[in-house]
Amino acid sequence: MTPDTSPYDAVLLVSFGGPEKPEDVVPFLENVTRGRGIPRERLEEVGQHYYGFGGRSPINDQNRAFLAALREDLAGAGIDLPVYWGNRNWDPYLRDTVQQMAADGITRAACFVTSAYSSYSSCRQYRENLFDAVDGVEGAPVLDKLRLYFNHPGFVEPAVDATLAALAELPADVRDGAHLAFVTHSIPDTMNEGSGPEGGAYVAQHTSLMTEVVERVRQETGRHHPHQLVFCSRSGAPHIPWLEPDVNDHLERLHADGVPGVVMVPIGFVSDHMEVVYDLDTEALATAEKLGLPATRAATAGIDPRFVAAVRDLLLERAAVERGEDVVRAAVGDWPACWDRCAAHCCPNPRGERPALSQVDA
Ligand SMILES: CC1=C(CCC(=O)O)c2cc3nc(cc4[nH]c(cc5[nH]c(cc1n2)c(C)c5CCC(=O)O)c(CCC(=O)O)c4C)C(CCC(=O)O)=C3C
Ligand SMILES: [Fe+2]
Repeated sequence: MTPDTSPYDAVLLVSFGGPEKPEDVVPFLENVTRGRGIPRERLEEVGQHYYGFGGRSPINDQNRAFLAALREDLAGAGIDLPVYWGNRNWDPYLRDTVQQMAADGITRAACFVTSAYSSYSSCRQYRENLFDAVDGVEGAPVLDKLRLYFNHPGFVEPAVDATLAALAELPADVRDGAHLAFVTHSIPDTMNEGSGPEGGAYVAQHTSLMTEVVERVRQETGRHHPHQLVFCSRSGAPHIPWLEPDVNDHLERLHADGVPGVVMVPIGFVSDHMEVVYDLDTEALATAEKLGLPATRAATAGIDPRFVAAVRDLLLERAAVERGEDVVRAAVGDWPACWDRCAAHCCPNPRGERPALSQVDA
Protein backbone atom coordinates (compact mmCIF):
# COMPACT_ATOMS: atom_id res chain seq x y z
CA MET A 1 0.00 0.00 0.00
CA THR A 2 1.30 3.43 -0.93
CA PRO A 3 1.70 5.66 2.13
CA ASP A 4 -0.68 8.62 2.23
CA THR A 5 1.25 11.88 1.92
CA SER A 6 -1.77 14.12 1.41
CA PRO A 7 -2.10 17.09 1.81
CA TYR A 8 1.52 17.31 0.64
CA ASP A 9 2.46 17.10 -3.00
CA ALA A 10 6.18 17.91 -2.58
CA VAL A 11 9.10 17.89 -0.18
CA LEU A 12 11.41 20.90 0.08
CA LEU A 13 14.96 20.52 1.41
CA VAL A 14 15.89 23.84 3.02
CA SER A 15 19.53 24.58 3.74
CA PHE A 16 22.15 27.26 4.38
CA GLY A 17 24.01 27.19 1.05
CA GLY A 18 27.69 27.75 0.49
CA PRO A 19 30.16 29.01 -2.13
CA GLU A 20 31.29 26.70 -4.94
CA LYS A 21 34.27 28.61 -6.34
CA PRO A 22 36.65 31.33 -5.14
CA GLU A 23 34.65 34.15 -6.80
CA ASP A 24 31.60 33.06 -4.80
CA VAL A 25 33.21 33.48 -1.39
CA VAL A 26 32.87 37.24 -0.86
CA PRO A 27 29.30 37.52 -2.21
CA PHE A 28 28.32 34.48 -0.11
CA LEU A 29 29.76 36.05 3.04
CA GLU A 30 27.94 39.29 2.22
CA ASN A 31 24.68 37.35 1.95
CA VAL A 32 25.26 35.65 5.30
CA THR A 33 26.34 38.68 7.27
CA ARG A 34 24.30 41.56 5.82
CA GLY A 35 23.37 43.84 8.71
CA ARG A 36 24.69 41.46 11.38
CA GLY A 37 27.66 43.38 12.74
CA ILE A 38 30.31 40.75 12.06
CA PRO A 39 33.78 42.35 12.41
CA ARG A 40 35.73 42.69 9.14
CA GLU A 41 38.68 40.68 10.53
CA ARG A 42 36.39 37.76 11.28
CA LEU A 43 35.01 37.84 7.74
CA GLU A 44 38.49 37.86 6.25
CA GLU A 45 39.43 34.94 8.47
CA VAL A 46 36.36 32.92 7.51
CA GLY A 47 36.99 33.76 3.83
CA GLN A 48 40.42 32.18 4.25
CA HIS A 49 38.81 28.97 5.54
CA TYR A 50 36.85 28.76 2.29
CA TYR A 51 39.83 29.70 0.07
CA GLY A 52 41.81 26.98 1.82
CA PHE A 53 39.29 24.53 0.37
CA GLY A 54 39.50 26.00 -3.15
CA GLY A 55 36.63 28.42 -2.49
CA ARG A 56 34.23 25.50 -2.31
CA SER A 57 32.12 24.69 0.73
CA PRO A 58 31.24 21.02 1.12
CA ILE A 59 27.64 21.85 2.04
CA ASN A 60 26.06 21.96 -1.43
CA ASP A 61 27.55 18.62 -2.46
CA GLN A 62 26.36 17.18 0.84
CA ASN A 63 22.87 18.42 0.02
CA ARG A 64 23.03 17.01 -3.53
CA ALA A 65 23.93 13.62 -2.08
CA PHE A 66 21.14 13.95 0.48
CA LEU A 67 18.61 14.81 -2.24
CA ALA A 68 19.61 11.73 -4.24
CA ALA A 69 19.39 9.52 -1.16
CA LEU A 70 16.03 10.98 -0.15
CA ARG A 71 14.55 10.50 -3.64
CA GLU A 72 15.71 6.89 -3.55
CA ASP A 73 14.31 6.35 -0.07
CA LEU A 74 10.91 7.79 -0.97
CA ALA A 75 10.73 5.83 -4.22
CA GLY A 76 11.64 2.66 -2.32
CA ALA A 77 8.71 3.29 0.00
CA GLY A 78 6.35 3.80 -2.93
CA ILE A 79 6.13 7.56 -2.38
CA ASP A 80 6.05 9.47 -5.64
CA LEU A 81 6.64 13.07 -4.52
CA PRO A 82 9.00 15.55 -6.15
CA VAL A 83 11.82 16.73 -3.89
CA TYR A 84 13.01 20.33 -4.28
CA TRP A 85 15.98 22.14 -2.76
CA GLY A 86 16.45 25.79 -1.81
CA ASN A 87 18.99 27.72 0.30
CA ARG A 88 19.06 30.77 2.52
CA ASN A 89 22.38 32.15 1.31
CA TRP A 90 23.36 30.68 -2.06
CA ASP A 91 22.14 29.24 -5.31
CA PRO A 92 19.69 27.50 -5.58
CA TYR A 93 17.98 30.27 -3.61
CA LEU A 94 14.72 29.43 -1.86
CA ARG A 95 12.77 32.05 -3.78
CA ASP A 96 13.84 30.66 -7.17
CA THR A 97 12.90 27.17 -6.04
CA VAL A 98 9.48 28.34 -4.84
CA GLN A 99 8.88 29.97 -8.23
CA GLN A 100 9.72 26.68 -9.91
CA MET A 101 7.39 24.83 -7.54
CA ALA A 102 4.58 27.25 -8.38
CA ALA A 103 5.25 26.74 -12.10
CA ASP A 104 5.12 22.98 -11.54
CA GLY A 105 1.72 23.29 -9.86
CA ILE A 106 2.85 22.30 -6.36
CA THR A 107 0.24 23.29 -3.79
CA ARG A 108 1.72 22.30 -0.42
CA ALA A 109 5.20 21.17 0.58
CA ALA A 110 6.71 19.69 3.73
CA CYS A 111 10.00 21.47 4.43
CA PHE A 112 12.96 19.64 5.92
CA VAL A 113 15.60 22.05 7.24
CA THR A 114 19.22 20.90 7.61
CA SER A 115 19.30 22.12 11.18
CA ALA A 116 17.96 20.06 14.06
CA TYR A 117 17.65 22.48 17.00
CA SER A 118 15.80 25.54 18.29
CA SER A 119 17.33 29.04 18.13
CA TYR A 120 16.88 32.11 15.99
CA SER A 121 19.68 31.13 13.56
CA SER A 122 18.75 27.46 13.38
CA CYS A 123 14.96 27.64 13.38
CA ARG A 124 13.12 30.96 13.20
CA GLN A 125 15.48 32.50 10.64
CA TYR A 126 14.62 29.63 8.29
CA ARG A 127 10.92 30.26 8.93
CA GLU A 128 11.49 33.93 7.99
CA ASN A 129 13.33 32.76 4.86
CA LEU A 130 10.32 30.59 3.95
CA PHE A 131 8.01 33.59 4.38
CA ASP A 132 10.26 35.75 2.18
CA ALA A 133 10.47 33.00 -0.43
CA VAL A 134 6.71 32.84 -0.99
CA ASP A 135 5.89 36.52 -0.32
CA GLY A 136 4.27 37.95 -3.45
CA VAL A 137 4.89 34.83 -5.57
CA GLU A 138 1.73 34.10 -7.49
CA GLY A 139 0.49 30.56 -6.96
CA ALA A 140 3.21 29.83 -4.41
CA PRO A 141 2.71 26.58 -2.48
CA VAL A 142 1.89 26.47 1.22
CA LEU A 143 5.13 25.63 3.04
CA ASP A 144 5.10 23.74 6.35
CA LYS A 145 8.38 23.36 8.21
CA LEU A 146 8.74 19.86 9.66
CA ARG A 147 9.39 19.65 13.37
CA LEU A 148 12.85 19.78 14.94
CA TYR A 149 14.50 16.37 14.94
CA PHE A 150 17.54 16.45 17.25
CA ASN A 151 15.87 13.65 19.27
CA HIS A 152 14.48 11.62 16.38
CA PRO A 153 15.94 8.08 16.49
CA GLY A 154 17.06 8.50 12.87
CA PHE A 155 19.35 11.32 13.96
CA VAL A 156 20.38 9.88 17.33
CA GLU A 157 21.32 6.35 16.23
CA PRO A 158 23.88 7.44 13.60
CA ALA A 159 25.45 9.72 16.25
CA VAL A 160 25.82 6.77 18.62
CA ASP A 161 27.39 4.55 15.97
CA ALA A 162 29.68 7.36 14.85
CA THR A 163 30.84 7.91 18.43
CA LEU A 164 31.57 4.19 18.86
CA ALA A 165 33.50 4.15 15.58
CA ALA A 166 35.53 7.24 16.51
CA LEU A 167 36.31 5.71 19.93
CA ALA A 168 37.54 2.59 18.14
CA GLU A 169 39.90 4.75 16.05
CA LEU A 170 41.66 6.01 19.19
CA PRO A 171 44.77 4.11 20.32
CA ALA A 172 43.59 1.20 22.48
CA ASP A 173 45.43 2.41 25.59
CA VAL A 174 43.58 5.74 25.74
CA ARG A 175 40.16 4.56 24.58
CA ASP A 176 38.59 3.61 27.91
CA GLY A 177 39.58 6.90 29.51
CA ALA A 178 38.61 9.05 26.53
CA HIS A 179 36.54 12.19 26.96
CA LEU A 180 33.65 12.86 24.57
CA ALA A 181 33.50 16.48 23.40
CA PHE A 182 30.10 17.13 21.80
CA VAL A 183 30.52 20.07 19.47
CA THR A 184 28.03 22.53 18.09
CA HIS A 185 27.95 26.01 16.57
CA SER A 186 28.36 28.77 19.14
CA ILE A 187 25.61 31.40 19.25
CA PRO A 188 25.25 34.55 21.37
CA ASP A 189 24.25 33.77 24.98
CA THR A 190 21.12 35.88 24.50
CA MET A 191 20.13 33.84 21.43
CA ASN A 192 20.33 30.67 23.52
CA GLU A 193 18.35 32.32 26.33
CA GLY A 194 15.54 33.15 23.88
CA SER A 195 15.54 29.78 22.14
CA GLY A 196 12.48 27.53 22.27
CA PRO A 197 9.12 28.20 23.92
CA GLU A 198 10.59 28.34 27.43
CA GLY A 199 14.07 29.66 26.61
CA GLY A 200 17.43 27.90 26.77
CA ALA A 201 16.28 25.21 24.35
CA TYR A 202 19.39 25.32 22.14
CA VAL A 203 21.69 24.17 24.93
CA ALA A 204 19.03 21.99 26.59
CA GLN A 205 18.30 20.08 23.37
CA HIS A 206 21.98 19.47 22.67
CA THR A 207 22.47 18.38 26.27
CA SER A 208 19.57 15.96 25.98
CA LEU A 209 21.02 14.39 22.83
CA MET A 210 24.51 14.27 24.38
CA THR A 211 23.17 12.49 27.48
CA GLU A 212 21.34 9.96 25.33
CA VAL A 213 24.41 9.25 23.18
CA VAL A 214 26.64 8.85 26.26
CA GLU A 215 24.16 6.40 27.78
CA ARG A 216 23.85 4.34 24.59
CA VAL A 217 27.63 4.25 24.25
CA ARG A 218 27.78 2.98 27.85
CA GLN A 219 25.33 0.21 26.97
CA GLU A 220 27.66 -0.88 24.16
CA THR A 221 31.07 -0.43 25.81
CA GLY A 222 30.33 -0.61 29.54
CA ARG A 223 32.04 2.79 29.92
CA HIS A 224 30.35 5.97 31.03
CA HIS A 225 32.68 8.41 29.28
CA PRO A 226 33.16 11.88 30.75
CA HIS A 227 31.67 14.40 28.34
CA GLN A 228 30.84 18.05 27.79
CA LEU A 229 29.04 20.26 25.28
CA VAL A 230 31.54 22.63 23.63
CA PHE A 231 31.37 25.14 20.80
CA CYS A 232 32.99 26.19 17.55
CA SER A 233 32.73 28.96 14.98
CA ARG A 234 32.18 31.89 17.28
CA SER A 235 31.80 35.14 15.39
CA GLY A 236 30.30 38.53 16.23
CA ALA A 237 31.85 41.38 18.16
CA PRO A 238 34.29 40.32 20.92
CA HIS A 239 32.41 42.16 23.71
CA ILE A 240 29.22 40.18 23.10
CA PRO A 241 29.16 36.90 25.06
CA TRP A 242 28.73 33.73 22.98
CA LEU A 243 28.41 30.17 24.23
CA GLU A 244 31.68 28.73 25.55
CA PRO A 245 34.02 26.92 25.90
CA ASP A 246 35.50 26.96 22.45
CA VAL A 247 36.52 23.47 21.37
CA ASN A 248 40.22 24.44 21.17
CA ASP A 249 40.26 25.88 24.70
CA HIS A 250 38.47 22.75 25.85
CA LEU A 251 41.16 20.50 24.34
CA GLU A 252 43.84 22.54 26.17
CA ARG A 253 41.90 22.13 29.41
CA LEU A 254 41.49 18.37 28.94
CA HIS A 255 45.17 18.00 28.23
CA ALA A 256 46.09 20.05 31.32
CA ASP A 257 43.78 17.81 33.37
CA GLY A 258 45.60 14.70 32.15
CA VAL A 259 42.79 13.32 30.00
CA PRO A 260 44.42 10.69 27.75
CA GLY A 261 42.29 11.04 24.61
CA VAL A 262 39.22 12.71 23.14
CA VAL A 263 36.51 12.09 20.58
CA MET A 264 34.85 15.14 19.04
CA VAL A 265 31.21 14.44 18.23
CA PRO A 266 29.79 17.22 16.01
CA ILE A 267 26.12 16.84 16.95
CA GLY A 268 25.40 20.43 15.91
CA PHE A 269 25.89 19.63 12.22
CA VAL A 270 23.86 17.25 10.09
CA SER A 271 26.65 16.76 7.56
CA ASP A 272 30.28 17.75 6.97
CA HIS A 273 29.84 21.50 6.73
CA MET A 274 32.76 23.93 6.61
CA GLU A 275 32.64 24.14 10.42
CA VAL A 276 33.33 20.42 10.56
CA VAL A 277 36.03 20.19 7.89
CA TYR A 278 37.75 23.43 8.96
CA ASP A 279 36.97 24.20 12.62
CA LEU A 280 37.23 20.57 13.73
CA ASP A 281 39.23 18.57 11.18
CA THR A 282 41.73 21.31 10.43
CA GLU A 283 41.94 23.60 13.45
CA ALA A 284 40.88 21.52 16.44
CA LEU A 285 42.73 18.39 15.32
CA ALA A 286 45.84 20.57 14.86
CA THR A 287 45.37 21.84 18.43
CA ALA A 288 45.16 18.26 19.69
CA GLU A 289 48.22 17.29 17.67
CA LYS A 290 50.20 20.23 19.08
CA LEU A 291 49.23 19.12 22.59
CA GLY A 292 50.05 15.49 21.84
CA LEU A 293 46.48 14.62 22.76
CA PRO A 294 45.11 11.67 20.78
CA ALA A 295 41.86 12.83 19.16
CA THR A 296 39.38 11.63 16.56
CA ARG A 297 36.26 13.14 15.07
CA ALA A 298 32.99 11.23 14.83
CA ALA A 299 31.12 11.24 11.52
CA THR A 300 28.06 13.43 10.99
CA ALA A 301 24.69 11.90 10.04
CA GLY A 302 25.23 12.79 6.37
CA ILE A 303 23.33 10.31 4.19
CA ASP A 304 23.06 7.57 6.79
CA PRO A 305 19.95 5.63 5.62
CA ARG A 306 18.38 6.00 9.08
CA PHE A 307 18.69 9.78 8.89
CA VAL A 308 17.33 9.88 5.34
CA ALA A 309 14.42 7.67 6.40
CA ALA A 310 13.72 10.08 9.27
CA VAL A 311 12.66 12.66 6.67
CA ARG A 312 10.11 10.20 5.33
CA ASP A 313 8.91 9.46 8.87
CA LEU A 314 8.52 13.17 9.65
CA LEU A 315 6.72 13.75 6.36
CA LEU A 316 4.23 10.93 6.92
CA GLU A 317 3.75 11.91 10.56
CA ARG A 318 3.00 15.51 9.67
CA ALA A 319 0.76 14.56 6.75
CA ALA A 320 -1.32 12.45 9.15
CA VAL A 321 -1.47 15.33 11.64
CA GLU A 322 -2.68 17.68 8.92
CA ARG A 323 -5.36 15.14 7.98
CA GLY A 324 -6.52 15.18 11.59
CA GLU A 325 -5.32 11.67 12.43
CA ASP A 326 -3.61 10.47 15.61
CA VAL A 327 0.10 9.87 15.24
CA VAL A 328 2.96 8.28 17.12
CA ARG A 329 5.84 10.75 17.20
CA ALA A 330 9.22 9.09 17.36
CA ALA A 331 11.51 10.66 19.97
CA VAL A 332 14.22 9.40 22.34
CA GLY A 333 15.77 10.86 25.47
CA ASP A 334 14.24 13.22 28.01
CA TRP A 335 12.75 15.72 25.54
CA PRO A 336 9.37 14.92 24.01
CA ALA A 337 8.92 15.15 20.26
CA CYS A 338 8.88 18.82 19.27
CA TRP A 339 5.86 20.86 18.23
CA ASP A 340 4.73 21.17 14.61
CA ARG A 341 4.30 24.94 14.68
CA CYS A 342 6.42 27.31 16.72
CA ALA A 343 4.95 29.62 19.32
CA ALA A 344 4.90 33.30 18.35
CA HIS A 345 7.48 34.16 21.04
CA CYS A 346 9.81 31.24 20.25
CA CYS A 347 13.42 32.11 19.24
CA PRO A 348 12.92 35.87 18.76
CA ASN A 349 14.79 37.71 16.04
CA PRO A 350 17.47 39.81 17.81
CA ARG A 351 16.95 42.59 15.26
CA GLY A 352 13.19 42.84 15.78
CA GLU A 353 10.19 40.87 14.69
CA ARG A 354 9.75 39.83 11.05
CA PRO A 355 7.05 37.68 9.51
CA ALA A 356 7.72 33.94 9.54
CA LEU A 357 5.89 30.81 8.39
CA SER A 358 5.03 27.70 10.42
CA GLN A 359 3.92 29.62 13.48
CA VAL A 360 1.00 28.81 15.78
CA ASP A 361 -0.89 32.02 15.04
CA ALA A 362 0.01 32.10 11.33
C1 LIG B 1 23.26 28.05 14.94
C2 LIG B 1 23.99 28.16 13.63
C3 LIG B 1 24.12 27.19 12.67
C4 LIG B 1 23.57 25.77 12.74
C5 LIG B 1 22.22 25.69 12.13
C6 LIG B 1 22.22 25.70 10.62
O1 LIG B 1 22.83 24.81 10.02
O2 LIG B 1 21.65 26.61 10.03
C7 LIG B 1 24.87 27.73 11.59
C8 LIG B 1 25.18 27.06 10.41
C9 LIG B 1 26.03 27.50 9.41
N1 LIG B 1 26.75 28.65 9.39
C10 LIG B 1 27.45 28.69 8.21
C11 LIG B 1 28.30 29.72 7.81
C12 LIG B 1 28.40 30.95 8.46
N2 LIG B 1 27.76 31.35 9.62
C13 LIG B 1 28.11 32.64 9.95
C14 LIG B 1 27.66 33.39 11.02
C15 LIG B 1 26.80 32.95 12.04
N3 LIG B 1 26.31 31.67 12.23
C16 LIG B 1 25.49 31.64 13.33
C17 LIG B 1 24.80 30.54 13.82
C18 LIG B 1 24.68 29.32 13.14
N4 LIG B 1 25.20 29.03 11.91
C19 LIG B 1 25.46 32.96 13.89
C20 LIG B 1 24.65 33.38 15.09
C21 LIG B 1 26.28 33.77 13.10
C22 LIG B 1 26.55 35.25 13.25
C23 LIG B 1 25.84 36.04 12.20
C24 LIG B 1 24.36 35.87 12.26
O3 LIG B 1 23.75 36.28 13.27
O4 LIG B 1 23.82 35.30 11.31
C25 LIG B 1 29.01 33.11 8.94
C26 LIG B 1 29.62 34.49 8.88
C27 LIG B 1 31.06 34.46 9.19
C28 LIG B 1 31.32 34.05 10.62
O5 LIG B 1 31.28 34.93 11.46
O6 LIG B 1 31.54 32.87 10.87
C29 LIG B 1 29.20 32.04 8.04
C30 LIG B 1 30.09 32.04 6.80
C31 LIG B 1 27.17 27.51 7.45
C32 LIG B 1 27.74 27.15 6.06
C33 LIG B 1 28.88 26.19 6.28
C34 LIG B 1 29.46 25.70 5.00
O7 LIG B 1 29.78 26.49 4.11
O8 LIG B 1 29.62 24.46 4.90
C35 LIG B 1 26.29 26.77 8.19
C36 LIG B 1 25.67 25.45 7.83
FE1 LIG C 1 26.82 30.04 10.96
